[in-house]
Amino acid sequence: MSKVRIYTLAKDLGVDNAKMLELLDSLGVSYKSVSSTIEEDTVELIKQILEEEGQAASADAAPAPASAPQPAPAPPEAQSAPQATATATAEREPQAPAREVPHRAPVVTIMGHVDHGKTSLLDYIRKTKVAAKEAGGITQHVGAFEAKTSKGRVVFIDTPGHEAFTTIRARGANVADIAIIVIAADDSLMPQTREAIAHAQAAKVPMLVAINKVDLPQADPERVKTDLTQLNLVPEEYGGDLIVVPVSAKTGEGVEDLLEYISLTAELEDLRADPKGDFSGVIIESRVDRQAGVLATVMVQQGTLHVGDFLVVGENYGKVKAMTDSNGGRIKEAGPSTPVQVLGFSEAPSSGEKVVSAKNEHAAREIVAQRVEGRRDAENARIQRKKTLEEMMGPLGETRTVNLILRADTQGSLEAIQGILAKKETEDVKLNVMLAGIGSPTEGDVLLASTAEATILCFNVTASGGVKKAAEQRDIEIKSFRIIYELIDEVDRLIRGNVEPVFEERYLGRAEVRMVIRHPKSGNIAGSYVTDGMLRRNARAKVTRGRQVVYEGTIVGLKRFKDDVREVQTGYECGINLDWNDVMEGDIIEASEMVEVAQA
Ligand SMILES: Nc1nc2c(ncn2[C@@H]2O[C@H](COP(=O)(O)OP(=O)(O)OP(=O)(O)O)[C@@H](O)[C@H]2O)c(=O)[nH]1
Repeated sequence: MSKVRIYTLAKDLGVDNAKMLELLDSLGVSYKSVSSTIEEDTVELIKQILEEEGQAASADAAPAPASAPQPAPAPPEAQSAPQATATATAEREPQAPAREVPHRAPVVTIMGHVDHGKTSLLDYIRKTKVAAKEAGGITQHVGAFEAKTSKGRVVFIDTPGHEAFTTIRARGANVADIAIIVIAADDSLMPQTREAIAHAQAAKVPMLVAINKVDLPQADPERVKTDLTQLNLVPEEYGGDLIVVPVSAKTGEGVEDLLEYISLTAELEDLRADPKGDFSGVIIESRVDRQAGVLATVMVQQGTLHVGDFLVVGENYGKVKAMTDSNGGRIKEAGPSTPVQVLGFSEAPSSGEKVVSAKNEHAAREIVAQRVEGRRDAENARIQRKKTLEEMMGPLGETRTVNLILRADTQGSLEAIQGILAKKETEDVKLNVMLAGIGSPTEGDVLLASTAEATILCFNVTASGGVKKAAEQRDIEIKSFRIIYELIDEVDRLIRGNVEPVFEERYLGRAEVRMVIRHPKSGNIAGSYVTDGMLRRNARAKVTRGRQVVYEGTIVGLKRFKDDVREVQTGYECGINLDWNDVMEGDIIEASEMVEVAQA
């Protein structure tokens, strides 16, 4: 035994985590969270102290054999989150425990690369762990199911595994408390594995790795662990904090261990929800049934959902006419961490949307009206907040992280870009490439970017209309480049931060007014001849008469004969509409435009 995880030791010695942290504090041992590992010497010291105190349940502190059901540790009291990285020292201070709020079951999402065995693993758990009443019954697809373990319920979200469902997966990670990343032992890390990891990290959910297919002769779990280490995810066997469980969805090997670790992680997360509180939930999926109408799977997160409740999703509302649990049984109410299929929405809500309840129809309508009204305000406020934050972050001189999502046409160009970016980091600015993928950006990328405030940079690929729209809605920038160095210039701009852009006026061209045409609708049109450069619609216009500037405005319309045109070059005649009626023959119209110039 070289190093032992704090909570594993606590469990072996039969003391609670808070007590263990107290002991470590008294010994002056530093740690980030109960997931951190401690040295063997420290373990011995702790055992001695406990023996002296007569508290140790066992003097033997072997590393946790997770497969055998352990006595449940005392409920976590004032402990922190299990993610070492997310836990600050201050959070370890004893807090008033919310004892009155009961624990709830963890919601787990399984993610990973295509064919690495997500469905098989879920199927194995479903078959062996779901209550017997389902057997023989109609298995309804509700996108989630509940498993019974020795430690209680665990809810699994059954998210589709294909690239096209990245959106659902991304939202799945937000619904979930724990993410299981499935990696095939014969294949190791693949693009979608990295993507799944990026999503879990962005959603800040604790992550467990299941190395699947260990039954295969070509399985190489050690390679998977080494590859993970290269992503800065260090398995606990290598002295890190990442829990890695070898499993086989085929033989069932290790699945019990995995469930055990899920329960343990959930305990450390101290997940609680009040069944008596106000109801809130999330849409897992929805579909339209020809006969029944809209069927939506709702994950109850807080409070209790009842048949007859009014629900509001986005800017729509509905009344719960009937509810079915994940076993297909009719139910009248559902408490926290319960996935239920709800009948009663008039329009199919989108996966990941939030659901709240209203007292009655009037109240539901009121909420919808407020949302519609408040949408614009909220958007403005969000933009303002973002600006303020950036203003604060800029001049402070602290380390700032620029989150990026990279998309390129080939692996070669991705590597080239990443190679250049690696050299761009400074003490003040860290470049965090959250995801580097081949092919066009997806809606999943947009979601990831909006969770992590990232910019999406594309090289030789462009976003589809749908993805562009999603990006616009979430105020996410997708920038496409055909030249690597232009992309790098953009990164330079991002590194410099939110300095107000500097614009410069650039001269475009000039025209002489040769006749004025009265137009009943558009006002006077200046029939002109372009003597220099070119004129462009929407450009700035300055009109001079002799030496005097008589007007400054915009070229609102530009015509060649009867046709509207964007530009007119030197040597051509055109009709210019300035939305100004005092233009005269002999006037000179000078056009210019404002261009953003790079900062020094
Ligand atoms: N030998 C072996 N084969 C497995 C195991 N788990 C899954 N497989 C096989 O691997 C293939 C892919 O498994 P799936 O469960 O469909 O993989 P998935 O990740 O859900 O795939 P997608 O839904 O397409 O993303 C199937 O042929 C499974 O039978 C395992 O533990 N051992």
